[in-house]
Amino acid sequence: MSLFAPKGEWLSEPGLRLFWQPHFLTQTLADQYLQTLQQLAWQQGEITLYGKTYQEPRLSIYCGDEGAHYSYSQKNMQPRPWHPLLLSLKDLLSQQFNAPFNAVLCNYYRNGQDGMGWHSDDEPELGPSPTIASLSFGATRRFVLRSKHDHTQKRSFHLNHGSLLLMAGDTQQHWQHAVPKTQTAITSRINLTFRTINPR
Ligand SMILES: O=C(O)CCC(=O)C(=O)O
Ligand SMILES: [Fe+2]
Repeated sequence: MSLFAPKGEWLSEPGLRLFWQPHFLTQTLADQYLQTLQQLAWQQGEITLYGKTYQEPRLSIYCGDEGAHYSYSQKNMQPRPWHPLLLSLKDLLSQQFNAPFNAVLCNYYRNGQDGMGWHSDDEPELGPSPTIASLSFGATRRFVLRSKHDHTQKRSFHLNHGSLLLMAGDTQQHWQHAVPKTQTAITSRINLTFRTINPR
C-alpha cells in the first residue's frame, strides 16, 4: 500500500515557498498514527514573557537526536529520544524532501481554546532558510500565514487529518504563521513539525 495519496503542489512566490499535500497519508494510516500519538507523554509547557510565567495553551513534546537542543521563547529544550513512529516519519520526510531532519516538535491542541500565536520559526539554530515539515492529525484547524511586511497579506490553509504542509526557502524571514483559537466546538488535533537543528 502506498503511503502517498494524490500528489501535492509547490506554492512559490517571492519570499514564500510552501508545499501542500492535503492527503499525504491515507485515512487508515492517519487514524492509526493518531491513536499512537495520543499516547505520547504530553506536557504543558510554560513560557516566561517580561518576567511573567504563563502556561502554554497546548501540550507539547520535543523529540530528536541527542544534541539537537532547541531554544525558543527563552526555553532551552532538550530532546527526548525518538519514539519509533516519529523516527519512521522523520526518515520518510527526510528522504522525500532531501532534508536532514533531526528533531520534531509535537503539539497537542486539546480543543478550540488551544492554539499558537503569531511567530516565525526563525531561531538561530534553524539557520536562515529552514525546511520545516508539518503533519497534522485529528481535527482540522486553520493555519494562517501573514507577511511581516504587510499584515494584510495573508494565506490560509485548513490543515486536515493526514495533511502535510512544508515551509521552505525564505518563508520564515518574510512570513509569520499562527493557529488561531476558535469558538467552534472541535475535538483535539496533533501537529508534528520536523526540523533540522544545527549545532551551535
Ligand atoms: O500546529 C501547527 O500547525 C503549527 C505549529 C507551529 O507553528 C510550530 O510548532 O512552530
Ligand atoms: Fe511555527
